[in-house]
Amino acid sequence: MRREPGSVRVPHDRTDVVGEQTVGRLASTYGQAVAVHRQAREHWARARALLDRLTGQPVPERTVDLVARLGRLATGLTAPGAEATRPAGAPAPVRIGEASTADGRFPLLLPLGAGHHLAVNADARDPRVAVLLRVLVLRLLATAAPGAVRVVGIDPAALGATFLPLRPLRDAGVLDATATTEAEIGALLDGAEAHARAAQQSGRDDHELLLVVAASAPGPRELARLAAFTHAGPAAAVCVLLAGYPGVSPGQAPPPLGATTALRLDERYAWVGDPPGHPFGDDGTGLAVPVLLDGDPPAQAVRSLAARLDAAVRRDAALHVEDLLPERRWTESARAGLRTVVGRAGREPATLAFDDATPHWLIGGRTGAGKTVFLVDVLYSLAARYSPAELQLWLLDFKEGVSFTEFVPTERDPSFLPHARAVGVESDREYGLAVLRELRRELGRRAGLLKRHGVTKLADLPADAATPRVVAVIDEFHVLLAGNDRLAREAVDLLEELARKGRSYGVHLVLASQSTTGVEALYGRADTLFGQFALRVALPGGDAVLGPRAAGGTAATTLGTAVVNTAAGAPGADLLVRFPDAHADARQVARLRYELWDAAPEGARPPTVFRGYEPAHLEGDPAGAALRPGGRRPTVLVGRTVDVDGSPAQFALDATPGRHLAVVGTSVTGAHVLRAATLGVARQHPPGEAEFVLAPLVEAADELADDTAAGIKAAGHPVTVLNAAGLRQRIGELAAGPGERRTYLVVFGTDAAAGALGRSDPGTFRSGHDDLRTLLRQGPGQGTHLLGWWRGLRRLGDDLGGSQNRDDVACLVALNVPAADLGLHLGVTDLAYTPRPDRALLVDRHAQRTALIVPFVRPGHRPEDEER
Ligand SMILES: Nc1ncnc2c1ncn2[C@@H]1O[C@H](COP(=O)(O)OP(=O)(O)OP(=O)(O)O)[C@@H](O)[C@H]1O
Repeated sequence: MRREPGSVRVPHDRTDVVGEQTVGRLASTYGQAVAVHRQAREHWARARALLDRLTGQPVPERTVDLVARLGRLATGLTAPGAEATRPAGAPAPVRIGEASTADGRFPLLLPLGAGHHLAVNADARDPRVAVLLRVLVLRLLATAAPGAVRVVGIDPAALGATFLPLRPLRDAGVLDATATTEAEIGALLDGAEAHARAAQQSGRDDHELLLVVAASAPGPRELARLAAFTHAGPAAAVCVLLAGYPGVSPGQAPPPLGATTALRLDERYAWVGDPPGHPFGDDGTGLAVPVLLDGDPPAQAVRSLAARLDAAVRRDAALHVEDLLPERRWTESARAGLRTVVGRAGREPATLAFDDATPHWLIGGRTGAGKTVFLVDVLYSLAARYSPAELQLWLLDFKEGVSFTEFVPTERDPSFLPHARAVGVESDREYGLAVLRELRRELGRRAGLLKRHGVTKLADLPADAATPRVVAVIDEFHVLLAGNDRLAREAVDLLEELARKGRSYGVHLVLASQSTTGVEALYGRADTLFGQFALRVALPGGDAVLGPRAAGGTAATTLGTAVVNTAAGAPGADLLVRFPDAHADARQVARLRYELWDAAPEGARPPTVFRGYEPAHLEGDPAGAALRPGGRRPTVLVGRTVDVDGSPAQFALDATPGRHLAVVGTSVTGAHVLRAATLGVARQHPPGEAEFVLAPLVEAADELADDTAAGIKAAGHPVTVLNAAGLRQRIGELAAGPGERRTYLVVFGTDAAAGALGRSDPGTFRSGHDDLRTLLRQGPGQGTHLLGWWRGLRRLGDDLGGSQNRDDVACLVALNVPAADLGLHLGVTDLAYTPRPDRALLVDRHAQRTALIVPFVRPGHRPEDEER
């Protein structure tokens, strides 16, 4: 070891009391001392020159002055605010104690961060090491800007005791829970590696620094991973403090460390090795003087630092939707994929992509965990980057609420997101299926397009054939797959196909749910489906999307945070992301929506919207408004189909036998449907061209029948109102031959005419049912149609005269009729229909078509309020 000049003493001459030998030994010792002294003077000379350069002032000759000067320099380097003058990317000088020379002491600073690390030979079970680590953590935090350093601790030997006095830093969110078990340490290293990758990719030298403090050495595998950080260079933004290194592990050499200052403790002192790149001397032996380590930071200092960081981090942490947006709108190309900022990982923007590597996203989180807010953040952030020519959105929500309402025009707010093609709010499962079918058709169209251009990927299309990428979001998708019925199975098939082919065709899926496991329709298929969803987002309570995990894995626990994993949940690819609360930023968000709406190309159409809670009315319905005289044949309009475009639910009253309408079910909605159907037909005839024969046979429909009569009269057509007996007679007349003009028999409560129809005519011996069946077959050819409301299927079957006559009324609107009975009536085995208020099944037997519809009711009527 080298000697400090001040520590070398020249012995007194004592030749009078010692013999020859002793004199010789002394002479040689003296000689050595002089040599060392000379060497030391050279060191000093170099140190002085260095100090001279550093301070720009002449360096004093006397070592006492020099020591004092070193002290002042160190104090200056570590003073509050000094970090501001440090060049970016330079390590922080952190004080560990005082170097002790015969001429005094000076503070000893070691470089940490920016690729510089530290190892101590003892672990934190030696109290001096525990103190040293706490001192280093605290000083490094104190010299860095708030939020610039995050600390994680490893302590398998002392089970985290080392970090207990730093508890206030944990509460301030600067220090994570200490990892003590193998699984926890593994997860911590996974996170650190993800941090390093993100930092390296960011290419910035002021990336948040992750301080990994190992208070005791972990097992060999983990130690090797820790050691790897010391070789990773400054770009990884990780700093390792490793205690208990190299340790004694028989038969196994410890992994070598790079860029690390080694500290060795003996009984009293610490001896400091050469810092990487800046040796104390050129013999590689480190600092020649011992160092007295500083004492434990006072609890008050820890508390006040924590309070300062907490306040600053909170201030900095306030994240807004604006922070996700690009400087300029609509400047990015979606050709190779979509990339967008979704929040922050540490202080860094967190960017996620829809591309070849992560074509689809799976999002999990318990109710209230912020799924909707996260999705809304993502959608605005995407919509601000990509123009509607680059990006099209399909948004589907199955829960009660207002998730995507803000993207569609309303009476109060006409703005909309011009990228939105279709939006479903409180969607029915059938609507979901319709959307998936439409998306599959879109895949087909794209496949054709790619084929025509001889390419296999969207990205390879020529510019003039470019087509927007589609992002289809399905919130609460487990509702779509609920149960294990035909609908759920078809939905899974479609999702699988979309996920598989979507990657090449630029169709990306985002599935969000509170429960991604235990979905019955996915049994045995979840892996195939979710295997395509490389990007996982786990909000609080949504860890299941990350797959089975060892305890201690990263988890999002606070609202506004999510663990993002771009490798289908594989350990080591987790990133903890904070995202803003789009609901809290409602004004900002509305401003952005208006801005994008304004920028939309001329004539941009608003999205088609399905609002599951909204009843349908003939009044105000575009298809209803389009009805006018002069068509080839009248159509019966009974509601809106539950499909992507909300297309009209209608069928033609042509001359084919059986072109009649039967509305079936006890629900009084039946009378409403009949009213709308009749008024719609009346609009398609010039005044006086058709006659309407109304039979209000049940009290529940009287008022609606009156209303219908008034409407027909207003359209200029004659109206006859009959009771059951009159109806029976009229049916007899019409069965015998056509009326003077087109005739519509409109019967409210046809089942109530059963008695009258059952009676036979004394002259012809024909029953009313015989006449009815004749009329059903021959009437359409003669311009006569029956529009009736039956309150039960059995009565309808009886009136038709058995299942062989099913086709005599080809058009059915089934309301609250059990699916099994309906299936039986129609001769269909697995009819998928769940009766519910405000929905009906439209069946056109001739076209063999069924569709779920929202039936027309008179404005003001709410089917869900009906007494059942
Ligand atoms: N980043 C955030 N910061 C603060 N609060 C948030 C954040 N994200 C969401 N919240 C709040 O959490 C609440 C629930 O959010 P959100 O509606 O998105 O949850 P959800 O998971 O969709 O719930 P649900 O499934 O019940 O609809 C909201 O009140 C919202 O303001």
